[in-house]
Amino acid sequence: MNDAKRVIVALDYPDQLSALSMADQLDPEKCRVKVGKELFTRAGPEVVEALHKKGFDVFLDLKFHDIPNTTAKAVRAAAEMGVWMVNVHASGGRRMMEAARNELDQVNGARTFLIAVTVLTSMERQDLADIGMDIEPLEHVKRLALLTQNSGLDGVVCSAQEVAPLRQIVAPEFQLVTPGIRPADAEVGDQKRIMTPGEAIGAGSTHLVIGRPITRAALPVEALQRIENEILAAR
Ligand SMILES: O=C(O)c1cc(=O)[nH]c(=O)n1[C@@H]1O[C@H](COP(=O)(O)O)[C@@H](O)[C@H]1O
Repeated sequence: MNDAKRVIVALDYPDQLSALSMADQLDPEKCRVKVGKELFTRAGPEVVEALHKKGFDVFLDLKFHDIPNTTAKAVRAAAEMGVWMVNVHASGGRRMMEAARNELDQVNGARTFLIAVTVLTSMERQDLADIGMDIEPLEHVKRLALLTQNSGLDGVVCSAQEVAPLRQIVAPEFQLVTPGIRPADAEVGDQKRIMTPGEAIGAGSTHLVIGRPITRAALPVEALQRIENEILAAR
């Protein structure tokens, strides 16, 4: 994997101004950015457009999970905005993912990556049991990753802990995008299935999604630089 931009900074802010002032401290040649539910619900497509104008690749993380037609049309809207990556929940099932794939393929000139969330990195075995699933997260992640690949998508979101076992069963070009990244000295917060940046790269993660360890750091740019150094050392 020779993509130099392995870090995707999660711009989880309550308003466009805060997100853009963080983005202004970042170099679009060195990292990508993610717009998620909080920021998009408040700021809408305008913030995506502003980030594109600044030269950033944008991962629009709205985790669509709905009936096939609704999800497909939402994915089309994202692709027409020109985002670099968009995601759905794999648990929406094969027909939902295939409909999204087909719709995306009809968007003229769209080069948007379409990936699916497997098991949220904030969940552990007990959380799956609570929703009626008596299964280890890893086993469910494997099942959903294969379903995602067979539905024609470009990759999955999973924890870096699952990357090594997944690499043995998916195609080499299948993207494994991993949130739940925590440098050794960072606060864990609500994440459960975590790994350090160096471990995640060593395991074969395609991209690392990192929010609070950068955005809540006293010196975000320095925090990102330390993470980039750790990644370089692990490659
Ligand atoms: O799809 C995602 O990006 C995602 C999936 C997942 O399983 N876990 C997860 O944390 N995320 C997102 O990744 C980011 C992680 O942020 P931090 O925990 O602050 O590093 C958040 O914006 C989450 O919405």
